[in-house]
Amino acid sequence: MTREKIYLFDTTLRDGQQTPGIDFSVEDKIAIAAMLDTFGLDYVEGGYPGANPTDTAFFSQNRTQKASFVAFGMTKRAGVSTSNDPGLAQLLQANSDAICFVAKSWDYHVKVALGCTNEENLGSIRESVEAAVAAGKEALVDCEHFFDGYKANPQYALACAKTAYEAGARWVVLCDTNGGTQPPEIRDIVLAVIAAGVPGSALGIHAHNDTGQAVANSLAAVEAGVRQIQGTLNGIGERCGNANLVTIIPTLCLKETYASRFDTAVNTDKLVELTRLSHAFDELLNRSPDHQAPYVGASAFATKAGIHASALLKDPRTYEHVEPESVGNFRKVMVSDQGGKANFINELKRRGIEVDKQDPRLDKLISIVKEREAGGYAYEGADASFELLARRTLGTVPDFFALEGFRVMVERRFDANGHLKTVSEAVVKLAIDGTPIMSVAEGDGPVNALDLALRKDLGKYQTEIDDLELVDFKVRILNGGTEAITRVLIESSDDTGVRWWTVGVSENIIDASFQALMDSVVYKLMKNRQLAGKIAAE
Ligand SMILES: CC(=O)SCCNC(=O)CCNC(=O)[C@H](O)C(C)(C)COP(=O)(O)OP(=O)(O)OC[C@H]1O[C@@H](n2cnc3c(N)ncnc32)[C@H](O)[C@@H]1OP(=O)(O)O
Ligand SMILES: CC(=O)C(=O)O
Repeated sequence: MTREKIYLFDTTLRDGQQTPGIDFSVEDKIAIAAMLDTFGLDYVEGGYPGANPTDTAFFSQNRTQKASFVAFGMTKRAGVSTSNDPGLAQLLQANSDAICFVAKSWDYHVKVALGCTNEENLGSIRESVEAAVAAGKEALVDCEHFFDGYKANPQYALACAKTAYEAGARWVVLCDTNGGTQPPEIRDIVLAVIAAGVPGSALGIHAHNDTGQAVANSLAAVEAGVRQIQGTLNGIGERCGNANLVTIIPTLCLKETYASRFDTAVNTDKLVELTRLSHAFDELLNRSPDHQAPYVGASAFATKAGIHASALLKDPRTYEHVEPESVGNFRKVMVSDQGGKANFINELKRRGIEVDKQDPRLDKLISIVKEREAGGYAYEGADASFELLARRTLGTVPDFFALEGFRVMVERRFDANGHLKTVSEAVVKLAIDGTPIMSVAEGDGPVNALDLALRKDLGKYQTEIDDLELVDFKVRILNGGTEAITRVLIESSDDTGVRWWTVGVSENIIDASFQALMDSVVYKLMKNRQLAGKIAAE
């Protein structure tokens, strides 16, 4: 069987820019385009030159990409010639290898949105493509609302696709703009387009995720014959997003049904960078990666069920559909109240803690974890607190300092300027080598005051915690009413870039926070001495 190539077209910088809450700067666009290019995609759509100052500036940059760099914009307006359409002129002049025109292919839209005749719209498509080709650019046409348009008026939708193709478009991209089409409909309509004379080798798919089917629809289109897929990093895009390339690419590379027939520009050597790429993109967007994202999520290869863990440790293939390393992710066997000995032994081993299956301290640790989780703790999200608990149960945590007590006061009072202000003040009493230390601090709130007081004077350890930073603080009320229990999760990091999570649980939010803060500080001191935090990748 001859192998065929599936071309990968990224529209993160264009459709992704239409995501509510996402606004790229020119610098963001430069950084993301470089990430996409390094990963090896065929096409990178940079935006819409002329539509806004960011995109215009981005398209005036010098470029060094290997990927084909694409400018997006609409076909010329009806009633003006190509040489008199300022929007088209900006597209033709933009520093790009290709132009992707968005064209109406649903007659209802032609009438309502464009207000021109069907023939005028076909003329706009034809002349715009011809102008792009004459300017030495590769032309692509995104047939907007193609599937809805086909259902309403198949002849007209097909005429739009054929006009684009016959005018010289390298790719005619069938768009499920409203995202409501289902995989069998996609397959049937793509087959009809091919039967009408546009070959699959010139067809692309652009699917939106409004029914959660964007990836399935893209793959259904490939199955029917299209050879280009448009999508975005982590599936961002208008409304519910676009087809997620971070899911589609490993599926094409690793799943036999596709890998046996198709090649993509991203080969299996490159694929190991996928998890890093996906997380780096989230980092740039300043949002947490989705733990349950297929292939790249932190939970994608995690198991907390004891029965699964036991089999997984005998042979990972028992519960994994691909090897985590193939996409740059890793296996995680978690400890929780769902876990048996296999989970614990594996997790302890990963942390450099050897313990025998028959060791009674292991049984003790398991029963403490299960009992605490029943009381509200969640150790699978608090790796550092789990490690400290394990090491305390095994008796290997030094007594760095002893807590003698703390007090927190919240007061609403007038300040020196006569303004009403709420002030939080905390006092923390510790003992180090028998010497008492008392610290007082004011903070934005009671937990902040407590944190500042705890870390204000740690005696001989003070310089060691200078680079300790609290990155995130999450509070969860576990049951409502007057008997509510609060779980606090704290994420910390230091200059080494390592992050760790600690947990505290109590009826009292201050108490829960203080437990998590104390664990964070002790873990940092352990880590500094290489007594904790040595994680071995599985
Ligand atoms: C399905 C998609 O995702 S398509 C991409 C959508 N993305 C965007 O729209 C983001 C960038 N867009 C913009 O910044 C602006 O819409 C611009 C700069 C392109 C145009 O702005 P304006 O000239 O003020 O027009 P406005 O946005 O109000 O309306 C769109 C116009 O384009 C026309 N138009 C829409 N699609 C097409 C098309 N495929 N071919 C020709 N004309 C079109 C509409 O008829 C409308 O014309 P009108 O102003 O005469 O009614
Ligand atoms: C072009 C495009 O983004 C769409 O039709 O959804």
